[in-house]
Amino acid sequence: MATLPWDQIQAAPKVVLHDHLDGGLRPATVLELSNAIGHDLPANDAESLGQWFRDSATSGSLERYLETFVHTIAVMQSAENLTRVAREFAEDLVADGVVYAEVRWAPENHLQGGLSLDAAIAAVAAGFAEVEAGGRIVVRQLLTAMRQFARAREIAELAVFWRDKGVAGFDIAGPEAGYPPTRFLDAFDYLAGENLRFTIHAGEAFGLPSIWEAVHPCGADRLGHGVRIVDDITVAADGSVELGRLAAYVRDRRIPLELCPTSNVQTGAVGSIGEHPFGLLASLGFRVTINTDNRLMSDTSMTKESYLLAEAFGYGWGDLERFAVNAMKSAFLPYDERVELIHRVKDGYAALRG
Ligand SMILES: O=c1[nH]cnc2c1ncn2[C@@H]1O[C@H](CO)[C@@H](O)[C@H]1O
Ligand SMILES: [Zn+2]
Repeated sequence: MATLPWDQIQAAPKVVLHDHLDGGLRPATVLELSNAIGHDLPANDAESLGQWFRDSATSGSLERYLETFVHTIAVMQSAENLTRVAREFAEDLVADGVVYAEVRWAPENHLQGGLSLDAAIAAVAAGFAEVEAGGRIVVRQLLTAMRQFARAREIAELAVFWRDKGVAGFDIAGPEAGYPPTRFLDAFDYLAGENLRFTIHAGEAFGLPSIWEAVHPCGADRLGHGVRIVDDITVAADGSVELGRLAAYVRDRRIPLELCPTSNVQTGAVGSIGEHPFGLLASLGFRVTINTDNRLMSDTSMTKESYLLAEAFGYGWGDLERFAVNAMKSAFLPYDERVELIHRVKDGYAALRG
């Protein structure tokens, strides 16, 4: 079967649940804002800078991948810059055909210029609201706490305070090995008490124990990546498949997997797109979703991730529609708003099929 055409994939309504604000700046904006504040960059023109991010992030290690974020976080320390970055981020999503996005970022990384946590969140909300007013996209924030620091409870409280005002949930991110999510049980218990949903980066750089902790003691509603759940799946030589108890639990509970193919190849979690467990997990009926993780570091977009997966696994419109509907079903948006967007997605694919 021929691969779906790029421009039609771009036009198709797409949903992204895992996309970092500080991982999706335009190279030209990083340059301009760095020049204005005197921050030194490893390259002096937009093209070389974009290339530097991509090359540096392709390190085979999550820790080294994360080092590149110093240059984006450096220019996101004022309300004005945060609003601009958020606005451009949402504009780029619209151009990419995204109709619903949950955008995560860690407010605690944006206080070096004297902003309060609240002021930083308000600045991002303002940028998204400007683009949402155009009526082509719905964008919500997920507030992330960094696993190597100790502010998760405070950030969780902010997520609850800002719910219904642009924030839809909570996340933890950062280096996975050595920082188990159970360090933040008080934050997760608090969120459960407040009935606010959350996702946890787990099963990316570390395997099954990390996923088990995220799902059980922590109670994550979704898994950020979760790709290593394949470690609990055995495919025999004759093609028969056996699921371990944890993999079966994740599938039975319909726990959404926020899969980010290109990012996984860069950090060494997966060898290549063709070898990505996305294909196996999708065929076994896991609730898989397509995500970008960091569009700048991975030089990617929802169109590109979808195109690459379609090329690798022979997906057609019905598959891409299913992945988008999976994502919309898994969104931390209230049910009625979610249903409306599911209809919008389905209508979009119906129109594409003609
Ligand atoms: O794939 C990832 N795994 C773990 N942490 C990540 C990933 N991508 C980005 N961040 C971390 O999340 C912070 C807030 O957006 C970023 O600053 C980065 O450190
Ligand atoms: Zn991520």
